[in-house]
Amino acid sequence: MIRVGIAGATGYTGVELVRILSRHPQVRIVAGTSEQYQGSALGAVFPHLGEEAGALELLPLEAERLAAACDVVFLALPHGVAGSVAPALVAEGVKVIDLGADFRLRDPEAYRAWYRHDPAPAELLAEAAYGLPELYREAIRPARLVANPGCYPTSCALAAAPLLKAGLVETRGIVFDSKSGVSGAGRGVSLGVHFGEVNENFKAYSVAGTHRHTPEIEQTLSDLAGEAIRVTFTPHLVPMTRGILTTAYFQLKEPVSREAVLEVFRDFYRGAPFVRVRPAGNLPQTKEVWGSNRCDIGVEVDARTGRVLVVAVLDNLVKGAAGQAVQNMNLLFGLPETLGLEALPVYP
Ligand SMILES: NC(=O)C1=CN([C@@H]2O[C@H](COP(=O)(O)OP(=O)(O)OC[C@H]3O[C@@H](n4cnc5c(N)ncnc54)[C@H](OP(=O)(O)O)[C@@H]3O)[C@@H](O)[C@H]2O)C=CC1
Ligand SMILES: CC(=O)N[C@@H](CCC(=O)OP(=O)(O)O)C(=O)O
Repeated sequence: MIRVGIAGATGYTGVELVRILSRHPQVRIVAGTSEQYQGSALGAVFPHLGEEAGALELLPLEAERLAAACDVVFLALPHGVAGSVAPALVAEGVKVIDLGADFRLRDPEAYRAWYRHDPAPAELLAEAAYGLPELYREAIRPARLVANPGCYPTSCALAAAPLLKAGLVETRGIVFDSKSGVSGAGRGVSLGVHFGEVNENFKAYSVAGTHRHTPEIEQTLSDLAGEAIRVTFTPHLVPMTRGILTTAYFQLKEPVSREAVLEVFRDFYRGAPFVRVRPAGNLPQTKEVWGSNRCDIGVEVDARTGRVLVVAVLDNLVKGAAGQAVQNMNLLFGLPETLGLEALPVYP
C-alpha cells in the first residue's frame, strides 16, 4: 500500500483527493493537514465523508512529520506555500505532486512576475515534470516532483495539442474562450464568489493576457509547436459549482474537412484513457464529465472563415486538479494510469 499525505486536505481539491483516494485500491491516506482546523478530525469539517475517511486527524503543515509517514504527498495549498515545503519532502525521498502553480512555469522570473512570490529553488524547479500525462507521460514516470497543471490550461492544451503537433493551424491568433464554475476559486470566502454576485450572472475576468494561466498555456503550446506562441485567453465565471468549458479558435493553414481534423484528434489521443474525442456533430457539455477524470473534446470546421473550433470540457476539481494528480501518482508508482479513476460521470 502506498502511504499518502494530503497537505491542504480541507480545501476543495484536498477533499476531492480524499474522495478519489479513499476508493483507490493501492493507497492508504495516512496524513492530512489544515491551517485552521488542526487537531480536528476531517469528518468534523466534512460530515459527508462518514466514519472511515472522516477519522483522519488534521495536522499542521510540517514537512518532517509528513516525510516520516508518507511515500507521496499531494500539496493542495495556496501558491507560494508549496514551493517552501516541497524541497524538504523531496530531500527525504518522498514523491511530491503539487496541485498549485509553484513548479509549473520553467522560468523563475516569469513565476515571480505572474504570481508575485519568490520562485521555488532553481534546481528543484528545473527537475519538476509538468503533470499533463497526455503530453508528458514519459517525463512524469521517473519524476520526484510533479507540477499538476492548472484547470484552464489542461482544457486549453488538450484542445490545441493535436492541431499544433500536426502543423494544421497557424500559430498566431489562437483564442481560448473559457468558462469555469465557482469551485475553481477554492473554498475560501471572497466577494467575487458570493452567491449574490455569481447567481444569475456571467462575467469575463482577467482579460487581455492578465490571467496567470496565460504563460502556462503558452509554455505548453510553444513546446508543441517548437516555437514561441502567444495566445488570447479569456476566462469567464459561470453560476455552476463544477466544470470548465473551453472553446478554442484556430486558423487553418489550408482548407481541411471536419472528418480529416477529427481523424487527427483520434490518432493523437489513441492510448489516452481519459480523453474522449466526440463523433462528428457532437459537442460535449460540462455535465457529461461531471465528477469524472474525463476531458471530452468536440471539433467543428467553419469553412466560411477557415477556422477550426474545438470545444473541450472537464471537471475542474477532477481532470483539472485532484483526478489528474492521482493519474500522475499512478504513473509515478508504475500503476495502471486509470486505477481508482474509472468512475463514470455523475448525470444529470
Ligand atoms: N479549485 C480548483 O478547481 C483548482 C485548484 N488548483 C490549485 O490547487 C491548490 C488548492 O486549491 P483549492 O483546494 O481550490 O484551495 P482551497 O482554498 O479550497 O484550500 C486551500 C487549502 O490550503 C490550506 N491552507 C491555506 N493557507 C495555508 C497556509 N498558509 N499554510 C498551510 N495550509 C494552508 C487550507 O487549510 P484550512 O482552510 O483548513 O485552513 C486548505 O486546506 C491551489 O494552489 C489552487 O490554485 C488547481 C486546479 C484547480
Ligand atoms: C473560477 C476561478 O476563480 N478560477 C481560478 C483558477 C483555478 C485555479 O485554481 O488555478 P490555479 O491552480 O492556477 O490557481 C482563477 O481564475 O483564479
